[in-house]
Amino acid sequence: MTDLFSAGSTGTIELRNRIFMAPLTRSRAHDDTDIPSDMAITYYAQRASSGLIVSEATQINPQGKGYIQTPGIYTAEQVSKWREITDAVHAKGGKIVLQLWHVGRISHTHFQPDGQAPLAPSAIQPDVEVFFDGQKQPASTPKAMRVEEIENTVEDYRQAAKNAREAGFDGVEIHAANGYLIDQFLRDKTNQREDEYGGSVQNRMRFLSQVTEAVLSQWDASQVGIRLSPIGNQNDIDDSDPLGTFTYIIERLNQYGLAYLHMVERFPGLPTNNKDLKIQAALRQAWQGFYIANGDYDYLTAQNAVESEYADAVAFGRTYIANPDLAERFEVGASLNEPDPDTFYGGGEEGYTDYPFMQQDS
Ligand SMILES: C=C(C(=O)O)c1ccccc1
Repeated sequence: MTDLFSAGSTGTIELRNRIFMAPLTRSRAHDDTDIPSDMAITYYAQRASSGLIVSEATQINPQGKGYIQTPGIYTAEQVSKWREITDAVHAKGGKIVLQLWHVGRISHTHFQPDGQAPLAPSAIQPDVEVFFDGQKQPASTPKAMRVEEIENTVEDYRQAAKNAREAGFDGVEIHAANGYLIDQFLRDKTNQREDEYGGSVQNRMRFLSQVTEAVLSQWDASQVGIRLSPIGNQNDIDDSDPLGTFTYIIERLNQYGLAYLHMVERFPGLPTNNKDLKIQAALRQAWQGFYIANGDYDYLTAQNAVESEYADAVAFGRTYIANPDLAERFEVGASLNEPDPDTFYGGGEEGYTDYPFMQQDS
């Protein structure tokens, strides 16, 4: 019977265990260049005993940025620093994939080249605040992307996927969750286009399909994963029929033979109602490949999810922030460090690379 400590593979990515590190935005990249910090080399290498590290969300182009100090994968200097990170993870026997990100409308003119409006499928301002210059501001009203801008963005995903290969990653994950650009195209609350990218779910999935095919021009499908959050309402996202929309999307995604589906099943501290649980269960059944479960799992619920074959792996977020040697701690039943929310975003080594390993506890 497979359990959390079983070796295996997702696609052609060999796994030492099923204890994955979820993508975690930490806002510690250099804000002027979007180059990861040198601290990130230590941070990711410390967590290399994970079966698979999914990097923090990484913008594919300058327009894809909506938060302070998040890294990019669109310049040679960014690629070079990510190469140092992947080399350090590989030197410790770890595996790491890059999460390809574009925030879409979850941004502000402050972050945009030449102070332009953020890009989105439709010009609908999100009911969210963004943070910069030490304060929160309402997100800007986005501009509806012209078809040419959509096509250019697809090309930027292709180039970013190519750059990720040059940076030494073991694969890439397409971020299609949590109310960011791709998710904004998928949902009818945020996509009110009347052209071939809007209206029917087939049309609303067109952008994701084109992005997926652009990424697959650079990577074998066995090295490409995707993240979805069908029942999530993060970043003011919503859809009138999440079950119908995501059943279609998942059934289409099955046809690509991707390495995995990484599902955001719930959000920290937010209750999941019975209707959402039923939708989640139906969508789990619709997916035919390797399934990574994510969302407030602990050791026992994660072990049960894998042993029962509900999930093939479980991704841990905040628990991995505080426990670089989480896999070893789970294996020996050691106590866990508590994460410090005050150091989740921004700052330096504190709360980033200074959480103790087990042997440091004794
Ligand atoms: C990339 C994120 C996501 O996927 O939710 C994110 C961004 C900022 C803070 C927390 C999470």
